[in-house]
Amino acid sequence: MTDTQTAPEVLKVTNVSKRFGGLQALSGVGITIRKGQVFGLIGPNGAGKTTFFNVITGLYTPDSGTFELGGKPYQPTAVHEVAKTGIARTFQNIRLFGEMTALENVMVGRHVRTGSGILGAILRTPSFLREEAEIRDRAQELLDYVGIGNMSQLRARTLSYGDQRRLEIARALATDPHLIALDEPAAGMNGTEKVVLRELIDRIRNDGRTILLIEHDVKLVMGLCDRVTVLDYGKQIVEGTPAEVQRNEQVIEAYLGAGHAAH
Ligand SMILES: Nc1ncnc2c1ncn2[C@@H]1O[C@H](COP(=O)(O)OP(=O)(O)OP(=O)(O)O)[C@@H](O)[C@H]1O
Repeated sequence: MTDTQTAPEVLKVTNVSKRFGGLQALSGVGITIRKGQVFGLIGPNGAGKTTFFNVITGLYTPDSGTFELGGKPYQPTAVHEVAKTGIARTFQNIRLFGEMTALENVMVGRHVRTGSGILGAILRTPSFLREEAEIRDRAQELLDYVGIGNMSQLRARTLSYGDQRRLEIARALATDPHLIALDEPAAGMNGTEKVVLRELIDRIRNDGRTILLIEHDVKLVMGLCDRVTVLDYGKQIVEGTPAEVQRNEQVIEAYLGAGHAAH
């Protein structure tokens, strides 16, 4: 693992708070993710990880927080705006278009980056048709890249769970994101699928992308991440390298202490 702590900042989030009624789901959380890092966000159930993801990707409006992507401020006010800004994500509960083919699902992701617009699509202008062919080729390349190229014509809902997760990653990559945020990509995968997933995430990083990862599988997180931050009851209790985090007393307490269902 190379030292990435001096690489340029990709995402800088400061002082994010979010309350749901009487529940303080996030209190003053901040992270800085640098180019080429796999940055892990871990914590027990209900710690606030998904809420944090939802805030930075525009699904939830935070009560406070400042946000910078590639050194430029952004306001995560709407999901499609955030996607355009350059953050792509996958979901804990897979969100694919089940009746569309794998290829079409990835093509939808790619449309975020294209210019012909609706009028071009209706009139089927030469530039639209050219663009459509490019999108199709690129989508197929991405399916090959995540290892499901031979499934391009299958309906998304017919793919295995592991393959649907890989399809979600392909769709996220199709937007050419500065940051790809993966919400529990290994959930529901068996051991063999996890090994393949780990190789895929490693490859995505080695190809110059930056990754934010929520994951319950501690072994996967510790093996993959350059840095890890730990949330507990909406507060950040520690951040550091996997080795630093693993020996931190508060982390051990949060995962093993009374009242927590660690997994
Ligand atoms: N839309 C919402 N309305 C009300 N409460 C919510 C909402 N979303 C999350 N919460 C609450 O906020 C807290 C943090 O939840 P969150 O899903 O972010 O945790 P998590 O760390 O992702 O947990 P898990 O590991 O179980 O996915 C929980 O107590 C949860 O019940």
